[in-house]
Formats: sequence, structure tokens, C-alpha cells
Amino acid sequence: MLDLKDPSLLRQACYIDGQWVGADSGETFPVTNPAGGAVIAHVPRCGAAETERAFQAADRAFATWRETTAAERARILRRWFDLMLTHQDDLARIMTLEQGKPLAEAKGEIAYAAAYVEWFAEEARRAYGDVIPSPARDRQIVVTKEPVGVCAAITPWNFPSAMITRKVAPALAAGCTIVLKPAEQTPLSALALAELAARAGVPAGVFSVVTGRASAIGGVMTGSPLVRKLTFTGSTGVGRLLMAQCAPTIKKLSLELGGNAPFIVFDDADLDAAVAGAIASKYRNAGQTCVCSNRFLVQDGVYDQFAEKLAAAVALLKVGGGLEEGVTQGPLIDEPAIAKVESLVEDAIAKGARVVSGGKRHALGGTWYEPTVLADVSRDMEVAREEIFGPVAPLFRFKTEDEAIAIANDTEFGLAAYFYSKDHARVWRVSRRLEYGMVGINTGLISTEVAPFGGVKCSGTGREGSKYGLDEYMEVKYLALGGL
Ligand SMILES: NC(=O)C1=CN([C@@H]2O[C@H](COP(=O)(O)OP(=O)(O)OC[C@H]3O[C@@H](n4cnc5c(N)ncnc54)[C@H](OP(=O)(O)O)[C@@H]3O)[C@@H](O)[C@H]2O)C=CC1
Ligand SMILES: O=C(O)CCCC(=O)O
Repeated sequence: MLDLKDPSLLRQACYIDGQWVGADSGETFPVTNPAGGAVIAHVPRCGAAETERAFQAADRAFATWRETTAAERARILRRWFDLMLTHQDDLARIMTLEQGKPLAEAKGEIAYAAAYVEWFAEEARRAYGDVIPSPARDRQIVVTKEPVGVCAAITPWNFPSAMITRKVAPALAAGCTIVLKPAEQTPLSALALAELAARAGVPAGVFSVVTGRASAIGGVMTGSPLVRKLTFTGSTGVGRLLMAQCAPTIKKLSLELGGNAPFIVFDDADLDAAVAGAIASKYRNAGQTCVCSNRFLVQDGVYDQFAEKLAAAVALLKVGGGLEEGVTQGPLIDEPAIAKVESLVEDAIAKGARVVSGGKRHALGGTWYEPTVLADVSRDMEVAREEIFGPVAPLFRFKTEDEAIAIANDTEFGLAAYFYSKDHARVWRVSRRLEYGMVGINTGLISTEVAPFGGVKCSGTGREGSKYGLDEYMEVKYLALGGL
């Protein structure tokens, strides 16, 4: 139905303990295409009981998986990586159909998702410990790293594959087992990854996928004493709730939550480069990423010129269905998402913002929103505080560097920030003063598997990708050897 080269990648069952299973109740829920709303598949609506079973299996599997060598785990992960690339076209097609992003972007995400698997296959062999100089002659102090144990992962719809692999691959590389609950909008990408993991030789119970009721599944993930770690990407509100639910059993946590990224353009910036960076960081995935620029802070001297150049670049974006040739802007994920964007833009206009481009739903209907640029935006408008998660660039004006820093840091979030300047002293000064986990300097693209992705403040805790991403799934153990 989806016109896949390998139709068996379209799984409409959960993958628990190495078996493809339905919900105990037999209930399912539909998966729809955001471009037009057609139902493309049905997946099980599981709850607590199925999730409990997945964790019991993960607990059993942990006993043997943790004993495998790093090289054995690396070989399996490497096969998973190879399979993802072999099936890149099908995986991308499934993603575009359930998530809406343009096919070229979906293919890019599959390559990006696979890169995490490759990276952690390599890092698995480098989980080194330490020998610490001892304070006493008859003692030796040794530090080893051990897998955390059984893990739980909850992922969002905006990156249906990459958000999974950057959790599951380091967990498996470290010797942990993991149960995943994907977003209800995009379960098919997750199930296809599970199918390929099984083909790659990941043993039963090591990686399970449960689709269904978020609060019931989340309740087991956060409450079960079998689970030692929860890793989550999604909204700050849900992250806060999950953190509280994990408190009684003191689970290790990685939370990758909302952002409110400033994109600062100083008078001395290369404006054409800044516009290219702005397009990349703002309109990727139709603005639906947590690291998308949310507030454009533009210095007085270049404000009008930047607005004009950005509007010209935005005019070249092509809105449409993700499978159509040349389309760069797909639909937003669902009606609540577009209603939120619409209300933020209406609020800004009512308070005095000027529409430079776009500003309303697209003529295509559905959940397509026009790529939008708003000028004369002020800090009393909701766009200054809220994560837009849509293709809207609000331009704020500032006069001094101090003012730009103050505005940039005036948010509860601290995920990604960007700025453009050619002045070296300023580059170091501003980088130090921005209260963010990631800073893009003269670039709008910061995501890569080799760098630590994560935020400060209400944007979360922990890092994904890079050597730090493996540490999140390992515990440090100190061995004191006496009587030597
Ligand atoms: N940091 C980021 O990358 C993301 C940020 N967001 C922000 O969040 C806003 C809302 O998006 P939304 O999709 O609603 O994000 P959510 O945080 O609600 O969803 C993310 C994941 O959490 C799950 N979830 C939701 N409630 C619970 C719960 N009580 N227990 C366990 N799991 C739960 C969801 O499951 P289910 O889908 O089944 O409800 C999904 O798998 C966006 O507009 C954006 O601002 C959204 C996605 C990603
Ligand atoms: O939006 C997110 O949740 C993560 C952004 C994807 C990336 O750039 O890695």
C-alpha cells in the first residue's frame, strides 16, 4: 500500500521479547498521513500489562546481553547500521508518509539516524575505565564502567528515527537493554527500525517497542523498579511529569526538552551567510525541531536589510506534499500544532508585529502553514516565550551586545543558540555568556552524531551523541583493592 520495495518493513504490531504482538485487548489506533489525513496503517493500543512484559523480557535479556563483549555488540550494531542504509529509501518513505517531512529530508534523517548507530558501534569498544594514583602504598584504585541496566525510552514525532537511534544505539552499545514507546503519530518508523534490529541479530528482549496509551506505558516506565533509566525527548511539560514520576525509584534520567533558540545577527555579520543559516535552522522540518531558531535578534544597523534578504529566501521555499519533487515545506504534524502556530502569529499581529511574508494557513488547506517572517516583534508577544514549532521567524531589534545577550538569556529554556559575527573577540565573549547547551557560531546547523546534543535549564539534562552519549548509559564503579 505504501509502495515499499520491502513491504515487510511496514509492521502493524508491537515488538516485545522478540515477537510481533497485538494489544491484549486487540485494540488498535490509526496512523495518518499529515498530508491529507488518509489512514495509512493501524498499530496496537497497548497499555500497562504489555509494557510490564516488555520490561520483564528486558530484565531477563540484560543478564546475557551485559556479558557480551563490546566487539560482539559492535558487530550487531554495525549490521543494523548497514541495514538502515540498505533500506534508506523505504524507511524515508514510511517517515514522510506518517510525519509529513519532504522525502529528501526524510532520507537525510535516515542517514543521520544510522550515523548514531555506526558511531556507538565504534564507541562500544572505547568504554574505558581508569586507574587512579593511590593515596596508600598497599592500595590500588581502579574505576570500571558498567551498563546502567534496563532502560526505557520515550520519543517524539518530529524526528521519528533519529531520536530513537540516539537513545537505543548507546544503550545497546553500553550493554543495556531498552524498551521504547514512540510517539503515537509516528510508530511505523520505530517498528521498521525494530524489524531491522531483529534482522541485524539483536537478541529477543534486548530492544522492544510498545505502541499505545502514553500515560499507562509511561506509568510502568517510570514506576517499575526493574527500570534503571528513563530517556525522553519531547515537551518540557511531559518531561517535568516524567521526572517527578521517576523520583520515588530514583531513576537515572536523560531529558531532551523544549527550546527557545535565539538567532543573533550582529551588525558585523556576513548577512548572506546569516540568511542561509536562518533558512536551515528555522525552516528545517517546517520549523518543528527543538533546536529551530525561535527568536531572531537582529542589530539595528542591519535589521531592515536582513528582513528583506530573509523574505527573499523564504519566497523560494516550496510548500506541498512531502513526496512531491522539489517540496521543502511539508504540512505541520496535526491540527493542534497548526492551531498553536496560528494563535501565536495572531497574537503578535494584534500587538503590532508586521507581516513581511506569509502569516496565515496555506491555500493548500490541511495543516500547511505559509513560511512566515514577522518584523517589529517585541518581548511582550507570546512568540518571545513560547516554542513556536512552526515555520515562523519573528524578528526582534536590538542595539547593543549586552542587550542581545540579556534578551537571548531571558527564557526558561537553554537548548540551542546561534549567532553571526565576524569579530573574533565578540565570538568568544558571546559564546561564553549565552546560557545554552549548544551554540552555533556562523552556522545554523549544529546536529551531528559526534557532538554532545542537550540543554541546560528547563531544556533538560544529559547529552546525546558523542562520547558523552555513551556515558549516559554507564555507571562508574570504583574498586578499592587493599592489602597489596
Ligand atoms: N524537544 C523536542 O524535540 C520536542 C518538543 N516538543 C514540544 O512539545 C509540543 C507538543 O508536542 P507533543 O507531541 O504533544 O509532545 P509530548 O511531549 O506530549 O510528546 C512526546 C512523547 O511523550 C509521550 N507522552 C506524552 N504524555 C506522556 C505521559 N503522560 N507519559 C508518558 N509519555 C507521554 C508522547 O506520547 P503520545 O504521542 O502517545 O502522546 C510522545 O511519545 C510541541 O509543540 C513542541 O513545542 C514536541 C516534540 C519534540
Ligand atoms: O527536535 C529535536 O527533538 C531534536 C532535533 C533533531 C536534531 O537536530 O538532532
